[in-house]
Amino acid sequence: MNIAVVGTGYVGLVTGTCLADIGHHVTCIDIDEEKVAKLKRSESPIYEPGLEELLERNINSGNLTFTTDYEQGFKDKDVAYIAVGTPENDDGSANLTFVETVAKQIAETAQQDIIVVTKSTVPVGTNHHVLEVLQQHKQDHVNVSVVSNPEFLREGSAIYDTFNGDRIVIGADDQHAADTIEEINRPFNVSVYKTDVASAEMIKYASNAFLATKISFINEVANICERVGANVEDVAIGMGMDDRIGNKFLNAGIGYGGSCFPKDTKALIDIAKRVDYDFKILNQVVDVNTQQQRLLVDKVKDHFNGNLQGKTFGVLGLAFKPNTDDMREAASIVVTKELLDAGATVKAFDPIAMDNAKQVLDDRINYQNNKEDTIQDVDAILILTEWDEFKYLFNNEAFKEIQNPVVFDGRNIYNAEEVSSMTYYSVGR
Ligand SMILES: NC(=O)C1=CN([C@@H]2O[C@H](COP(=O)(O)OP(=O)(O)OC[C@H]3O[C@@H](n4cnc5c(N)ncnc54)[C@H](O)[C@@H]3O)[C@@H](O)[C@H]2O)C=CC1
Ligand SMILES: O=C(O)[C@H]1O[C@H](OP(=O)(O)OP(=O)(O)OC[C@H]2O[C@@H](n3ccc(=O)[nH]c3=O)[C@H](O)[C@@H]2O)[C@H](O)[C@@H](O)[C@@H]1O
Repeated sequence: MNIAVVGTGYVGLVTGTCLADIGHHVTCIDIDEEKVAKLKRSESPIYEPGLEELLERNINSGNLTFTTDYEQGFKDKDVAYIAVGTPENDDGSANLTFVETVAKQIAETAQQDIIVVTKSTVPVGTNHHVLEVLQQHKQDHVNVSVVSNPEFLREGSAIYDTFNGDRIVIGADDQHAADTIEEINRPFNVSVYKTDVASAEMIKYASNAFLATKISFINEVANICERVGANVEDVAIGMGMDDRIGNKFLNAGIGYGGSCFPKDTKALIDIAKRVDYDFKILNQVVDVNTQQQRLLVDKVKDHFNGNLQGKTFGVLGLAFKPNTDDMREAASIVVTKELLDAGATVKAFDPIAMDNAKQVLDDRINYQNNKEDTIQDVDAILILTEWDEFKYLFNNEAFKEIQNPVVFDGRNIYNAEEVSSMTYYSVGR
């Protein structure tokens, strides 16, 4: 099948590359010339394990091309995927400007019948609106149809998730279009669930909101565990042994970040509000997460009797989670700003996200080249992202030299034996 993918971000690039890898002819289109130039050289503009290798293989085989030119991108394409961003508006609603622009561009460019697939996360009703835009701007001889095909991949394991997903959701009113998208995805060998468009759109938001709820729930349990002398890790294991609860997504810590849970929870609250429904639980999930991102700073302040003036902290991990360079809504944004505003000096290091961190974080941060330099001459170490290389810090020579180390672990990466030689704070234990 000849496929165009619009948007080469975390979703579009992975989708396009994986579709090429299962044998389709894919052209990825982006307005960002710098990104496209890099991609043409088989260089990934994002950090995603395994992606560069897959890019190179499919560019070399001729299955995968990149362009900024819409006409070239849509030439002879049967299907166009929309994978542009749907960021948060000031009122929490999803910003659909990019999706609308792309729909119009597809309509104005396509010279042949085309199925438009929305991969971007969009509120209920958006696919119908996309169809209206397409019909309004398309050439008379062109037939268009729209399919909702929300994406469930996680950053850091995006390629694995594409080939091993739990399900592919296809929402369409047009049976032929739904069958075509199912056929395109068949080589992935992932279960397909077909439904109407509105339900597909809702499945995406409800799934992310449920996962965010699980995290805020275990974080509140963790906060109670601290007060009653229980250990949230044991509690989560015990809970997770019940199949109805499941053992995943019960890691307590300093809250969820990233490009999706924060914005999608707020967008679903907004979707509900528009139909006069107050999504009470989800409002609390968001509030708990805001509180949780500050938790470590409260612990630091308590330890230093409320005075951080003149203190120096070594922050390990800046990305919103390990194995990604994505800084969107990372807890590190909140934590480092609070420390700096309280008069502290902040040294910081992330194995992969340093370049992005410098664009997002406060200029006052003193960036380091490695973990060893970051933990030297500090009053305390803060662990904000559970990168593997921080998991054995206590075995590190630089760490062993520290007199009376104080560690605030926002991701619960150490167990009791490992921390016996330090003053150690974690979440819910
Ligand atoms: N990041 C993730 O892990 C996941 C994201 N999603 C959803 O997928 C969508 C995309 O997310 P990301 O890939 O993270 O976004 P991103 O921000 O990383 O990438 C979006 C890309 O679209 C390009 N773009 C914008 N306007 C364009 C236009 N008119 N024509 C061509 N290209 C254009 C931008 O230059 C950028 O490269 C969002 O709706 C998001 O909620 C869904 C599942 C996972
Ligand atoms: O719509 C999206 O963009 C994607 O959002 C999440 O994926 P992602 O944001 O890449 O990362 P997750 O692994 O879900 O982690 C999100 C945040 O939750 C936190 N988290 C996760 C799990 C957990 O038990 N505890 C916890 O605090 C992580 O540290 C991270 O900050 C979902 O897992 C994907 O299914 C979805 O496609």
